[in-house]
Amino acid sequence: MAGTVNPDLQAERDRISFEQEALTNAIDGTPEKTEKRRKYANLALNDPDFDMTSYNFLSRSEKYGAAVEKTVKMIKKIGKLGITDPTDLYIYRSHIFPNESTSFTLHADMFIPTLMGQASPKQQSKWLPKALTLQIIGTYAQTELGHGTFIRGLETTATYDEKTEEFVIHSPTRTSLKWWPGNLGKSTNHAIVMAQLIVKGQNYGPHPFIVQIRSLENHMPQPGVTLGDIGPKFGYDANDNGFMQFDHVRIPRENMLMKHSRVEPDGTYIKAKNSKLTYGTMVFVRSVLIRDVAALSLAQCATIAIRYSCVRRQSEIKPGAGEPKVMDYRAQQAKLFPQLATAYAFLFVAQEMENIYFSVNSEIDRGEIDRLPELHGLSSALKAFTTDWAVVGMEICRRSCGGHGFSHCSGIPKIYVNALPGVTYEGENTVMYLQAARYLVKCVNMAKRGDQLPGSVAFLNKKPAPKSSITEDVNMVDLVEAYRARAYYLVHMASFELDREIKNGMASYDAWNECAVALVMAAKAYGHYVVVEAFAKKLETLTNNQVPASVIGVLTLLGKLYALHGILENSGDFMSENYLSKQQKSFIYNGFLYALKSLRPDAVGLVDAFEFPDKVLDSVLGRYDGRVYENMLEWAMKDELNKTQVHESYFKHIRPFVKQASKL
Ligand SMILES: CCCCCCCC/C=C\CCCCCCCCCCC/C=C/C(=O)SCCNC(=O)CCNC(=O)[C@H](O)C(C)(C)COP(=O)(O)OP(=O)(O)OC[C@H]1O[C@@H](n2cnc3c(N)ncnc32)[C@H](O)[C@@H]1OP(=O)(O)O
Ligand SMILES: Cc1cc2nc3c(=O)[nH]c(=O)nc-3n(C[C@H](O)[C@H](O)[C@H](O)COP(=O)(O)OP(=O)(O)OC[C@H]3O[C@@H](n4cnc5c(N)ncnc54)[C@H](O)[C@@H]3O)c2cc1C
Repeated sequence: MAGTVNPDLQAERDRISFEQEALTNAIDGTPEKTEKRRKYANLALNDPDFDMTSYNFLSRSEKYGAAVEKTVKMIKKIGKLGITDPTDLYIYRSHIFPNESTSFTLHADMFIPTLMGQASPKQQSKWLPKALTLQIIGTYAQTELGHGTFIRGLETTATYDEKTEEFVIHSPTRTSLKWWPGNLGKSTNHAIVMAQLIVKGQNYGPHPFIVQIRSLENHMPQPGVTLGDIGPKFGYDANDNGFMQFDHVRIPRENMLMKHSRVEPDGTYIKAKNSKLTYGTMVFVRSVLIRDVAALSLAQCATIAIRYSCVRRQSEIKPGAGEPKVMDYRAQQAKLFPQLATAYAFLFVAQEMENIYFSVNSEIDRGEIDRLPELHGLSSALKAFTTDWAVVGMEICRRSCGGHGFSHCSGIPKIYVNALPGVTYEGENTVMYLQAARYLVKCVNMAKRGDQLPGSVAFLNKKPAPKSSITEDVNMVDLVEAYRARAYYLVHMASFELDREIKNGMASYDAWNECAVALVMAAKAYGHYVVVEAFAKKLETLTNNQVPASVIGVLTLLGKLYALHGILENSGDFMSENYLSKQQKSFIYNGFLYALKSLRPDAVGLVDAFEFPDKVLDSVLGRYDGRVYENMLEWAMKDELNKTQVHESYFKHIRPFVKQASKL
């Protein structure tokens, strides 16, 4: 029956044990934030102008075209509606482009943030109004064919010509072609170009420059600029990731973004307080990705897989007793509930990262840069840790949907391929772990000197107890302490290995490479500890804010499940040096099973609380009404192959072949 909810799913909703609205508020941050999200989501969802052909049935070129059309419509609407706040804009946009790129994604997420973070006030007053009103549309062009990770190895040059007070932007080699920048291939007319600054023959390293790359009249490349799309990718179809080559393109001196460092007309170079301030946009995006790519993508996949698992019936538990919902198989719960708990954990740690980002950023704006290393270390570790686990979790959700998980009708492939590059862009994850480790090792040395370490690394100041105090009745405090101990020991171990190699005569750079395995393990353990601790802190805050006990109860179970699952998956770490005894390991295992069992009745409520609209999930399996089977055929019939009963290739190839074969 159309319009009614599948009774199997309704039964799940009828037995939820907690106050769902209060949980939704906790996920959003506050009731006011929930209200705001719903307001801007509904503005997008209820607008018939954005009801377009399903993304799944379009070719790449059609996807690109549809994205351009929708983007322009969206921009006009934003103007009409007067939406200006970045968060409101983001909510509105992500309900029009769920798990897709707009044609102006890089403009909004990197070009404008770079102008805000890297341009001087005078430059901002020139460029920002144009960028905000889309008179110019930009991208962030840093990566080259030959170098993405090693920014100091970029080959594009910006050579200062004092006579004309211009920079000459040039791509001296094939490997210096800019390669990958989003929306560069077809959409944008300006770019922030990261290039080696050369003044009076001296190279001052990579700096950002704003360059017009296409005509504002006919969109043709500017003289000296060669442009194109880099071709099909693993996903990200609607995004025209592009390439760009410069042949001695001249730009005015004022087009170097000069908030942190400057070149005076006479060629005098004034350096930044910290040269890494130039990398600020990356730190911003890394901080944002934790929520917007890692947490939300995983939460969406968990929603789909859990709802579907409550509709799907298969096999038997008790012989002859009928087919149960697949959600009732303990093995299915063991796959999906940790993903659900991880999504919650990542959402909570993202809230903490957001607070730290804004607080350090305002310090930086006041000229105080002391906390920049912590911001970089923490955002690098969390970006890598959360995107790594999110894509693993999404794949588990996909498999949990059986065969239908492989179909685009599940919605999971689209979410997955949109999130997947998050492990590579904005800093390849191994590289990011190593950046975090670099900071952690420094912190160990500072702690040894007696310095008090800040925020997320303060744990290195105090040696943990040699044995865990986990008991049969596992609690969050002991779990956090276990993660703290693991991070402490792994960071110290990596630091010890490094010191040992250096003492044995190895050059520090070789020692770093030799110890990379230990260093990556240390950074992962740090990220894991920060996430578990953030969950515990969130529980504390919610308790202090008198959030209903039912919500605290179910979230505590989820928090424990997240932490227990992580211990079971990494038990070698936790059991080394007998930190955790065999008996304690059995407490962990039992606690995990108990949490699975206890969470089962609330599984659907816990995913419903995310409030992902059907249009965002774009999933037949994860529909709110659970009417999966009624809609699968209708969905499949949209495929081009089903537009005709007999495909033209039959007449072209099969029929002549069969006719000929039958004559033999
Ligand atoms: C925050 C929450 C806000 C919420 C607001 C809501 C509003 C919503 C608005 C917008 C929503 C946006 C939604 C986002 C959706 C995402 C879509 C994004 C699309 C992304 C498309 C992709 C773009 C890209 O990929 S751009 C290219 C990115 N490239 C990279 O990341 C390259 C990686 N490489 C590097 O970063 C570096 O080269 C390096 C770190 C690997 C090494 O650098 P190097 O110069 O070699 O430095 P090194 O010698 O190793 O180190 C020297 C010292 O500098 C320190 N350091 C390095 N980097 C930094 C840094 N960034 N900051 C500070 N310090 C740094 C390093 O640790 C060393 O320190 P030491 O003390 O000497 O040891
Ligand atoms: C979808 C997508 C969108 C993108 N959008 C943009 C964009 O808009 N603008 C832009 O400028 N760029 C963009 N990029 C590029 C992206 O930022 C880079 O691909 C990324 O930073 C990784 O760099 P790389 O490709 O050079 O990888 P590489 O560095 O070549 O990595 C290859 C391997 O080498 C390893 N490795 C490299 N260095 C080290 C090291 N020091 N220690 C240990 N291991 C190492 C890595 O871990 C990895 O396993 C995008 C990429 C993708 C996939």
